Amino acid sequence: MAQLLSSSSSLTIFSRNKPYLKPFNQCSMSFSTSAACNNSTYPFRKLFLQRQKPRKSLVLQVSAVSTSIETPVQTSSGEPSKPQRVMVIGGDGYCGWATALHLSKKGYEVAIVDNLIRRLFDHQLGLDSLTPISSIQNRIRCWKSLTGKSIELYIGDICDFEFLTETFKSFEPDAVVHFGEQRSAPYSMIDRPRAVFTQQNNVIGTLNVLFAIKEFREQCHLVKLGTMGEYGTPNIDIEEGYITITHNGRTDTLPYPKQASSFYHLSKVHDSHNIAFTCKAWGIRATDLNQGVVYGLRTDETAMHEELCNRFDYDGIFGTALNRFCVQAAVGHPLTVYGKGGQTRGYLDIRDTVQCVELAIANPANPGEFRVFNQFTEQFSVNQLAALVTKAGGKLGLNVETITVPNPRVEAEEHYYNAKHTKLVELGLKPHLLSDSLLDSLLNFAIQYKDRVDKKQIMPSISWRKIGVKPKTVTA
Ligand SMILES: O=c1ccn([C@@H]2O[C@H](COP(=O)(O)OP(=O)(O)O[C@H]3O[C@H](CS(=O)(=O)O)[C@@H](O)[C@H](O)[C@H]3O)[C@@H](O)[C@H]2O)c(=O)[nH]1
Repeated sequence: MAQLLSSSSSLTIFSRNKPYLKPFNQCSMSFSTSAACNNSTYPFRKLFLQRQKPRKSLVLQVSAVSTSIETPVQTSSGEPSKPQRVMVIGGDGYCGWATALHLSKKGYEVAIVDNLIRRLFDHQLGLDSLTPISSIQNRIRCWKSLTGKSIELYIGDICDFEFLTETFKSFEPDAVVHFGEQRSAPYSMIDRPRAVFTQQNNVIGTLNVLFAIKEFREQCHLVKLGTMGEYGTPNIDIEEGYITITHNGRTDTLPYPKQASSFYHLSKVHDSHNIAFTCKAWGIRATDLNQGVVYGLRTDETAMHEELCNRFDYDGIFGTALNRFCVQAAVGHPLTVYGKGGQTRGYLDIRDTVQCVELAIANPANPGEFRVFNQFTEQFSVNQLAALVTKAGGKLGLNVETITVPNPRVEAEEHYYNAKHTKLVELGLKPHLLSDSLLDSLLNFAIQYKDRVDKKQIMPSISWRKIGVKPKTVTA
């Protein structure tokens, strides 16, 4: 059922009377079970169905470049241990691709599971990464040829439990890193179909992963990408997952209150609740990484070859604040500060994302434990980011201006923000703090690729208040 591509020696596609490209097939299955999505407006799975005809199973031979190197994995205590098998769901995306390579380099046996829908969103919305990116198959072949290390590839949708079952049985993961979600807040606020898709895809996908662990790999550690946005912006300090409260003379440690502010962020809240429950009920071991806003392009591994280059989003839907500001500065577009610009969030370099995930895997949660880490290294307001980019741009001879854009979101624009983030540091995280040199290199990348920038994609076009039930068509 699952499609498996191992760059080591052969490309094997399993199929039992089903279409060989799983997403096209599974969509008809998961689609038909959902009244919410089962209509002609559904933006993506319908497209799958139109495109792919069933094929028989197929095995292709791909020449092996070199043999795999068995590198012992170093735990944080420095003890070598048997290489763990890590399944990276969403391993073709911005954080997932960098993480898959990093773990492979560190000696883990890695499999990427991905339905490639992120690439489809770009096609449907007329967007593109600032950087040219290779197909996932070429990325993996390139990695193999450079390092001798194999990464297995399973193309399919984790919302299809049959597909997920096959991947679990075939790969037998010791840890699952789950990045495989629709991760854009604006995307989830485009229209009703995208809001429904985001929550269905994210919540059901995670639920399926939990069931797969329970059924097939009960010792497997789930490392789930959550978001700092689950907490919102409360007027008190944000703790790491839990808060001890004394109420009417009694004291308890409880999940920290959640106040998410988009259908996307809410999907992560729902995931957290489902994971917490299954840790209690079934003894699942899980770590929820409440990640802040990620910036940056290169990691040691993605910088090794242009075919390994990561994606870099700058548009109003998938681009995030600092990455967007660097591209805006490079092309002479004023920096787009939404509203008053006092919105403060936790930020981290993508090199720290990969480090944090590795630390979580190397130091797993105990059976039944639902562990929450706040994964960011520094806090900035949007105004502070704009000031930093203006200064760094000035040093490169760019004349950077800032405009105030009416805020398309519903969010506090001036607020208290103080979030704890000590647990990953205690495990050994060595943060790459935002520096002049990093901003310099990000701006230089943006300048290098500035001919690829579509300026029409820069201004925000999605309004939290104007979201409607009708599917929004994005015209060219
Ligand atoms: O051109 C822009 C873009 C953003 N913002 C503001 O910057 C803040 C952050 O927005 P963002 O688009 O950089 O990040 P966000 O939508 O929160 O989502 C991103 O960061 C989240 C972490 S966090 O923000 O929830 O901590 C992740 O979960 C998401 O997957 C990722 O897309 C918001 O207040 C937004 O209004 C601007 O002022 N101007």
